[in-house]
Amino acid sequence: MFTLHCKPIGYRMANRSMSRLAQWCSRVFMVEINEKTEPIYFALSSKPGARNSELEALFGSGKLFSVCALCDGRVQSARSHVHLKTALAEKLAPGCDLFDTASFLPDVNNSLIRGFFLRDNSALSSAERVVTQLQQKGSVCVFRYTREENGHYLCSAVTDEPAERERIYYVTPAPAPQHHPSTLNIINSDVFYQMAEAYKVLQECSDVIPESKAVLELVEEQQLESNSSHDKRFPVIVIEGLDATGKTTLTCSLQKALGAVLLKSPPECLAQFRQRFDAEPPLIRRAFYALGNYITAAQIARESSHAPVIVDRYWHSTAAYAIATAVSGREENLPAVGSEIYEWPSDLLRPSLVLLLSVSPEERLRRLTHRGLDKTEEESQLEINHLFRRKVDEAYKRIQNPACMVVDASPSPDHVLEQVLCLIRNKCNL
Ligand SMILES: Nc1ncnc2c1ncn2[C@@H]1O[C@H](COP(=O)(O)OP(=O)(O)OP(=O)(O)O)[C@@H](O)[C@H]1O
Ligand SMILES: Nc1ccn([C@@H]2O[C@H](COP(=O)(O)O)[C@@H](O)[C@H]2O)c(=O)n1
Repeated sequence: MFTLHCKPIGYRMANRSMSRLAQWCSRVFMVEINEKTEPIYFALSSKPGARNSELEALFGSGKLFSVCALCDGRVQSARSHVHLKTALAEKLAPGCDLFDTASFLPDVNNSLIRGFFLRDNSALSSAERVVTQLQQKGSVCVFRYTREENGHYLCSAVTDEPAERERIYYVTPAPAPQHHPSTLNIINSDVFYQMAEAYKVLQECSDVIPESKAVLELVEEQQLESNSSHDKRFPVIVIEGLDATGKTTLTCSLQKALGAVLLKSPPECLAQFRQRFDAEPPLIRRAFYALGNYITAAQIARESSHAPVIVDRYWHSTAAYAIATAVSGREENLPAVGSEIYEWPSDLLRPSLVLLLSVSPEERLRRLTHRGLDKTEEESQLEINHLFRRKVDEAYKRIQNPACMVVDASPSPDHVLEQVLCLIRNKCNL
């Protein structure tokens, strides 16, 4: 389905002299029809396998292709994948279905490679022309699926190389793996556990995203200025929650009530870059937010030497949104409670207390509508995508060391403040 040239992060195909297609035979392929149904899994084999109804439904009609961007570096791969999706969505005629797909080594971290599956039932059979054009630009690898008269499905590479073109494999059903494939690449692609890892991503982007250099300079500056080694530190209280749960309202009130310093992540100094990085694929966007936490951490270290510090969003937000976006489908696909994915980064300053504001989806929507401000794309998704909101909420609650305490934020602002002050006094001796 994809070629050797598409190097997945941390994983390299072992034998480059083998046929390209043959090297995909150790992998399992996943096609995601929609967020609510289970993906369809299949493998490639030199022998025909059993037939099953799911494969029949997927392969049963139209012309079928899978496509993947071909790139060397992870930054280029991530960006090309997004460009490929845009190009396919723009060029494919009505009657073509475009599904997210991926191939992976079952339960092997970092083995996931993403692509797209096309099913063309359009009047003009436009998909073949579109994928061939994209391939001619030199950035895309295409596999074609056909049906034999006896009902077996076959996979072959769409290529100019005759030997490669003639190599054919059977499509056979594969069992669902223990861990959902979309969880395999989270570490250091969606969630970063050390500053150096996020830093490297922005370094790798600096040619294509010049703003990366400015962000890295700010990280350096803040690290130099930070003084995290003082003995006595005032409490550091983080307020977390989905959009419009009342974080801004509460953090401002807490600042006044406690005579505290109010900080946020991402910090003010990154505000000018946010839109730019929000438009980038997850690898780059998440690295940007991860670095934002380290800048905020340096500010916390300085400020907490002389006053309590309140922080509006911090690592819980970065990780929860990243995990919920990376993991496709339902909440059950999230990494299990206790997974290393939910562990706090070893080099990031830990707060004294993390409070997660919680309101019902209806109340949140009422507040959002009442406020009427622009929302980021991700926040708009929260509104329309119930599944995504549930995954963010659940991921927040699974994060460990420190875990968050859930606060019912549906009462009046004064009541919420009262409740939270009470918690802070109990937990932080303030
Ligand atoms: N306890 C509350 N009861 C009713 N309305 C509230 C309460 N707290 C905040 N609001 C209102 O809800 C809206 C969202 O609040 P706020 O801006 O504090 O949320 P937020 O979590 O900071 O959102 P964002 O993450 O988007 O910045 C505002 O209009 C605010 O006045
Ligand atoms: N520490 C943080 C803070 C935010 N994000 C990302 O930003 C979005 C929500 O921020 P708002 O300012 O709109 O409330 C959300 O999409 C998060 O992905 C983050 O990653 N880390």
